[in-house]
Amino acid sequence: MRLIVRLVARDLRHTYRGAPTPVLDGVSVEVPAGASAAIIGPSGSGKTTLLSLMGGLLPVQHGAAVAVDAADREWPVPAVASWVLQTVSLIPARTALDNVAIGAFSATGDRRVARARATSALASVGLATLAHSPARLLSGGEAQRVAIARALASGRPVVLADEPTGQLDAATSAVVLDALLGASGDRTVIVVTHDAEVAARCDITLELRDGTLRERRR
Ligand SMILES: Nc1ncnc2c1ncn2[C@@H]1O[C@H](COP(=O)(O)OP(=O)(O)OP(=O)(O)O)[C@@H](O)[C@H]1O
Repeated sequence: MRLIVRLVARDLRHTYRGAPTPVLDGVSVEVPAGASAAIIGPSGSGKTTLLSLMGGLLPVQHGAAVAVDAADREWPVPAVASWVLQTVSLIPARTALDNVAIGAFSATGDRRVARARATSALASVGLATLAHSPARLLSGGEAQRVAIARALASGRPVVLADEPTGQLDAATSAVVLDALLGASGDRTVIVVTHDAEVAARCDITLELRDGTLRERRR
């Protein structure tokens, strides 16, 4: 059975070394299993910091961030999450399919399963016809969709994305978002964004301001 998790942050506080005030000052939030949430807020408000704490990229100084399954078992988020970042890193000389299969191979250790999953993930982001193109020939939007397919093919139940449409024009952003949110299904997705259109497509908006979080649900 597929693992589905909700993401829970409890009273996260974070102060960077040498900073006079905390960037996060008691942030608690729960993103339900299968939901999408956008973290928004002014530049420097702590969006990436919050995502990094929730995803285990930064050590938690105070509070906790965990994934919780349907049986209320807690999982470390890095064990269940895959990342999509603004700057996509693909192996340029390898095909789109190979680049996606890497995510699935690291999760399954089985080459055939990895290629099958990669083929279906590429189709789900509308790139079936480019499966055998070398990554170096892809446009920015196509490369970002390959990165999303890689996250989906990993089979992990959480996708954490930091400004995934930051370098794309509006039309390409919409296609990338379709890939990220449309294919999400039973995945729990958190997206850091400056883009109001991206936030409007998510189930929950988490607005950071002055170290605290305000939540809006649709
Ligand atoms: N490693 C670090 N060391 C010290 N200060 C940091 C570090 N990383 C971030 N900061 C500071 O913490 C604050 C929040 O940064 P963060 O990147 O989380 O904000 P953000 O809302 O994602 O910003 P942006 O929208 O500009 O990307 C900023 O003032 C930033 O300068």
